Amino acid sequence: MAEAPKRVRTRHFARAKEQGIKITGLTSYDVLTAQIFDEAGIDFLLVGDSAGNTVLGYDTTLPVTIDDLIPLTRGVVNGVSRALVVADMPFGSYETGPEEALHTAFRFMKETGAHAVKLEGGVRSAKQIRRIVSAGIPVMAHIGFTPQSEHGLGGHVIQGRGEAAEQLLADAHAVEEAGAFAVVLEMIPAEVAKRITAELSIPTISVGGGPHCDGQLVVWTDWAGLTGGRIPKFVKQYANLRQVLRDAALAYKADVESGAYPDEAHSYSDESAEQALRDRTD
Ligand SMILES: Nc1nc(=O)c2c([nH]1)NC[C@@H]1CN(c3ccc(C(=O)N[C@@H](CCC(=O)O)C(=O)O)cc3)CN21
Ligand SMILES: CC(C)C(=O)C(=O)O
Ligand SMILES: [Mg+2]
Repeated sequence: MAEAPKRVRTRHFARAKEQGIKITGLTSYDVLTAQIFDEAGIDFLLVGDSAGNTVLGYDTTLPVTIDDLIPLTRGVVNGVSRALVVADMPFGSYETGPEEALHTAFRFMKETGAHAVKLEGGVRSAKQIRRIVSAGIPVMAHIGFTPQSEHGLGGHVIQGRGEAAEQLLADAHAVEEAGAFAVVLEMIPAEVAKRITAELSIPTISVGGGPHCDGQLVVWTDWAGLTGGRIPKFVKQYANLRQVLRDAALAYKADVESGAYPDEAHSYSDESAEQALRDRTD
């Protein structure tokens, strides 16, 4: 029997940073992609509230609820044997304080089997991070462009340019100090991400944060060419699934309409029924 792969733990993140081995992450929202990315050796899968865009068809992540994400997260957990699964805490599920944050984290840990949670915000979320970590739950932090505050930030704006770099450094230090095991840096200048990566002892995970971070994370539907419409500049295309699936649907429709599908090889037969039918018509 094949030996089960060694699970990625949060310790792996710290070791990877020490050894200069890059950490790889993708989002996932279902068991099928979780299995595929796990088999490919992706270190962690984030069940992002980006599901609001990629699965549910909203324009922003703001309407996404805990109850939307729990079944998706469970599906991803069911698909992995090695990757670490991170549950993204949605807008309105942790901001009022540490107790609300811990309650939400408990729900994800108990109801999904995820291995860690993620929440947005630096200094402003430090108390929440500290409380969740104190209950033994690993927390991935997320600073820079935080999509749940996109209205407050004035849209999809690159963060940490010029003077704002100092605030970003303060946010990075605050989440490390609060006990986060890693921090996502979203849409910030590469130079600033490089400085944060050098100053922190916990690994930095880039989402549009340039090449100097300790790891990278992308929304998988963007990366695989499945997302319709605009995708962020920092995303490189690794596949064109939209075209692959459209071509498959077109070929299927043509075959059904022409009668080419289903043929004998894709149908069932019952010879005794055929015989009975023949007997009756004889
Ligand atoms: N499909 C998807 N991909 C994501 O990366 C993503 C989501 N959804 N939902 C949640 C947040 C929102 N994010 C976004 C959304 C838009 C841009 C964007 O349009 N960026 C522009 C620059 C800003 C502008 O000029 O509008 C870009 O071209 O990079 C970036 C990140 C990242 N996250
Ligand atoms: C873009 C990443 C960091 C995220 O939070 C998500 O996918 O929801
Ligand atoms: Mg998110």
